[in-house]
Amino acid sequence: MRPAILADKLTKDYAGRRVVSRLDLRVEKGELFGFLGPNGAGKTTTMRMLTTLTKPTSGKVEINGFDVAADGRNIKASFGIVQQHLSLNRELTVRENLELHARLHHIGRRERKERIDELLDYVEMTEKQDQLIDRISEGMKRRTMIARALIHRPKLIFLDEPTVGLDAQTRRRVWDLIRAMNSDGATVFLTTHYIEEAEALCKRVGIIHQGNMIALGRPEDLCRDVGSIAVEARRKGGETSYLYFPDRPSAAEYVQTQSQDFGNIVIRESNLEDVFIELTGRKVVGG
Ligand SMILES: Nc1ncnc2c1ncn2[C@@H]1O[C@H](COP(=O)(O)OP(=O)(O)OP(=O)(O)O)[C@@H](O)[C@H]1O
Repeated sequence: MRPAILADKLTKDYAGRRVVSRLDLRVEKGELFGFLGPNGAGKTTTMRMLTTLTKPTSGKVEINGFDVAADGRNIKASFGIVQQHLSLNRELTVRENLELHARLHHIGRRERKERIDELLDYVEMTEKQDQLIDRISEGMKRRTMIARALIHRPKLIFLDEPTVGLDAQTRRRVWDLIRAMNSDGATVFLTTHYIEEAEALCKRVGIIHQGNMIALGRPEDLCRDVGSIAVEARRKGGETSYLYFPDRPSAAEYVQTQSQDFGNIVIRESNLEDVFIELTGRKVVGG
C-alpha cells in the first residue's frame, strides 16, 4: 500500500538559511503521527511543503503516491488542513463559514446541508452554528476550523498546532475530536510543541530540532533508547541534571552512590521531553 505521506530529503532555505534540512518521512495510511519540536524548529514550513503551500528548495513529497510538485491541484482535494492562524471569515457565522467552504468544493445544495449538519454535530457546534465567529471562544473556533477541513471527507488531515493557546479542558476536547477522526479512518498528521499532546495522541512521532529530524519512532521506543528511567537531580545551586538508566535498580544504585550535593532527586519514567533533552541538551519548551 502506498503511504499517505512520503517525504524524501525535503529541504527549505529562506534567504540562504536552511530551515528544513533533508527530511525523510513516511506516514502510513491510518496513522496518527505527531511532528514535535520547539517554536521555530521548522514544523510549519515542513507541513506547508507537504501540503503544496510552500515550494521546497529541494527534495520530494508524495501524497497517496502522487508527486506534489507535478500533481498539486489534484492532491489538494485529497486532504484537509487546519492551519495555525485563524482562517475563518469573522464576519460570517459558523454555519456560513462551512457553507462557503462547501461551495468552494462544489458540493451540491442538498448534500451541503446534510454534510454541514453532520459536521456541526461531530464537532459539537450545532447550538452555536448561527453565532458570528467573533462571538465564539477560541476552542470553538478551532473546532469550526476542523469541521471546515473535513467538509470534503478527506482521508488525510493536517493540523498545525491544533491546541495552541487553548486551556487544558478545551485542549482535551480537541484531542477527543482528533482521536475520533483517526478512529473513523482518517490519517492524521499534526504538529505540536506540547510534549504531553504528542504523548497523549500519537502512536509515532518525529522530533524536529533546527530543521533536522533528530528522532523518529514510537514514543515508548524512543524513551527506551534514551533509558526508560530518568533521574532528575536538582543541585543545591539550582542547576538540574538529567541521567537515564535502563531500569529502576540501576537508577537507584546510582542515586545511592551520590554525595549530598543534590537538594532534590526524582526517579521517574522517562518521556519525550527526556528524549529531546538527551538529543539536544535543551528543553522543548523554554529551552
Ligand atoms: N516565509 C519565511 N521567510 C523567512 N523565514 C521564514 C519564513 N517562514 C518561516 N521562516 C523561518 O523558518 C524557521 C522555521 O519556522 P517554522 O514556522 O517552520 O517553525 P515552527 O517549528 O513551525 O515554529 P512555530 O511553532 O513557532 O510556528 C524560523 O526560523 C522562521 O523564522
